[in-house]
Amino acid sequence: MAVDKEKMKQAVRLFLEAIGEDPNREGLKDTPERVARMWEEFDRMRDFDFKLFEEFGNYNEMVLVKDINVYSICEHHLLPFFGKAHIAYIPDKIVCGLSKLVRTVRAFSLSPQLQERLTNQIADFLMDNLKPKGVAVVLEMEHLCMSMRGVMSPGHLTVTSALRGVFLSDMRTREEFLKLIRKEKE
Ligand SMILES: Nc1nc2c(ncn2[C@@H]2O[C@H](COP(=O)(O)OP(=O)(O)OP(=O)(O)O)[C@@H](O)[C@H]2O)c(=O)[nH]1
Ligand SMILES: [Zn+2]
Repeated sequence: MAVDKEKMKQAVRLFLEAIGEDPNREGLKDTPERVARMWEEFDRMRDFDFKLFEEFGNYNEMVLVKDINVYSICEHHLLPFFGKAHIAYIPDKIVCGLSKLVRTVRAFSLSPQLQERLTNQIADFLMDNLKPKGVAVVLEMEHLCMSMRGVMSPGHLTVTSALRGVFLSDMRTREEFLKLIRKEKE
């Protein structure tokens, strides 16, 4: 759904008034417009062409992209949560360009989200579109709603995972994935 720019501008103006700011002051007067444009930018990133390659030389082993930067927005407080995603899949006849894994993360992260839902959505989207033998997604994120407010406890990483197909049914595949994503931290 496209962003209702006028509604967004009114809402941001009201929000600024509600916290006691003057929305007409120099630094804030263009802020409603800027926030609306930002959400339009997010909206555009949700839509991309998930091209598949069918001719790729019969590669049937794990494809893993580690350390994808993720920026999302927690649906409880509308504060960012951010960190890294590690995504692996085992192809079955088709592969995608590696950038598409990063675009998939972006497409689902730029909405009010829960880390658990984001993790599942990425995994399910890749299962549906790549029809692979399996998908594994791990997200390691810091939530600003836990760091700069509320419990005020910065520096934690919340880790979530979504395993599909052979990553669930085959312990060796799962262990290989876990070993590969662990390696970078040693
Ligand atoms: N499961 C889950 N919880 C989250 C996520 N992002 C934030 N939270 C938590 O959601 C909860 C929302 O808490 P509530 O108790 O409804 O609201 P609150 O009183 O503002 O919570 P506090 O943060 O404890 O002050 C908090 O415990 C957050 O840490 C997420 O992605 N997944
Ligand atoms: Zn929150």
